[in-house]
Amino acid sequence: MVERLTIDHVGHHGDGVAIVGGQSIYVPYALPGETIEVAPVPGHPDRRRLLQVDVASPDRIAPFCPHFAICGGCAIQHWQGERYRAWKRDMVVETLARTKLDGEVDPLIDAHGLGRRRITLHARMGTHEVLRVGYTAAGSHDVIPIDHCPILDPGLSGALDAAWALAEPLIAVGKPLDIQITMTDGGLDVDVRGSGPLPPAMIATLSRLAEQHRLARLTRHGELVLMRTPPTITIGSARVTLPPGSFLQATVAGEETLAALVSERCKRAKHIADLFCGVGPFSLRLAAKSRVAAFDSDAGAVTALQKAATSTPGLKPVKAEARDLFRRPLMPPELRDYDAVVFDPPRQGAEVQARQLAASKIPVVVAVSCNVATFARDARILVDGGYEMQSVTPVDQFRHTSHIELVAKFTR
Ligand SMILES: C[S@@+](CC[C@H](N)C(=O)[O-])C[C@H]1O[C@@H](n2cnc3c(N)ncnc32)[C@H](O)[C@@H]1O
Repeated sequence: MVERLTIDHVGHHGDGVAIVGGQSIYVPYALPGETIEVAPVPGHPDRRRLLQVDVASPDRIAPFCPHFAICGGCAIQHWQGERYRAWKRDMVVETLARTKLDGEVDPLIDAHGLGRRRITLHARMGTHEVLRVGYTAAGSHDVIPIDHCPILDPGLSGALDAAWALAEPLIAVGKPLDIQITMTDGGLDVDVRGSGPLPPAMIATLSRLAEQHRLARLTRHGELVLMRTPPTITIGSARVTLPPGSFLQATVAGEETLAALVSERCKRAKHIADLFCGVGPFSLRLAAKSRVAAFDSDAGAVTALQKAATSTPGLKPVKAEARDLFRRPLMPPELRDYDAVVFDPPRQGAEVQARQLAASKIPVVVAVSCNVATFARDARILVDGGYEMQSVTPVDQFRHTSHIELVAKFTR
């Protein structure tokens, strides 16, 4: 059954939203003001599939990737840049207003830079025993075969070829694979997950492929298969050898932008705690001027950060510790040691740690977030504890998606 709808606005996941009888109906790839024809999506009464745009928005543009709207990687390539950027910033403004948080929201900073420096590809055996290597389809677990992705940093060139080549022999083991590929100073760093125990002949095949594709390192479930060159990244004046699978900001420009905003907001602090520090994109830059204590639950990341800090001349002391901050947040007596705290939790936010920060006397707290909803919850806790939210800067690292990062400063 074909239905006609008019789109009211774009929702927080990038879908067009039509209001029908007071209910929101979500239509991917539709834009505000458009009149469209849609079909039902079985099992999803509030969703529709776009069949045809009858009256197009003047802001509609042609997507630049042939896989767009099939591949689930990008939600938005069909919207004029200024409108898209305003929508991203407005998501932050609206979420803060809903949580009754006052504070100026700065203009959105674009941080796509040269593109994504890490991808995770999926390899599956499709029908008729045909191998598929690519991203999952929009709204399903089907793998869309990909041989080209225009949003990648040129430093990832060769990544798709390497993934196809590694998947070919491995898929014979019979399990679906996830292949994470990261651009490093030494070349591509590849970690393959999903295959079971491998016979020595298969390890030899993988090593040969790693040589052939000039990979910096190949690991399976984090275990070394072959290292040709250490997979390092440069952070400030330091070089960090990446542990397989540790968190990394999606683009080089994203990391540099977030780190610059963090450094600016802590510029007078002499001793800083960096909570949820990862491999140290903030710590290793902050340590140019301040002593830093860094905490993260990922022991590999913390060890890599400590090693990089210790072997970089000219940095102030950095002390990195593996600690689960959900179970064991830094408490007010420990927080007395610092004159600024930075916290950059995963998507679920840091509610437990925020409560302890709210009970502390730290003069400056800088929050970095990849989820505006959990940020708003944690910011509310800080404000209720007596902090004033001074600035919120949205950062667009995941261009073409609905994801948004932000950096905010709180003082007391
Ligand atoms: C958004 S990343 C930020 C990392 C780093 N600040 C960066 O910019 O690369 C979130 C970090 O939180 C860490 N993490 C996740 N759960 C944690 C927990 N319960 N306790 C401490 N760290 C945690 C992850 O290992 C990851 O490094």
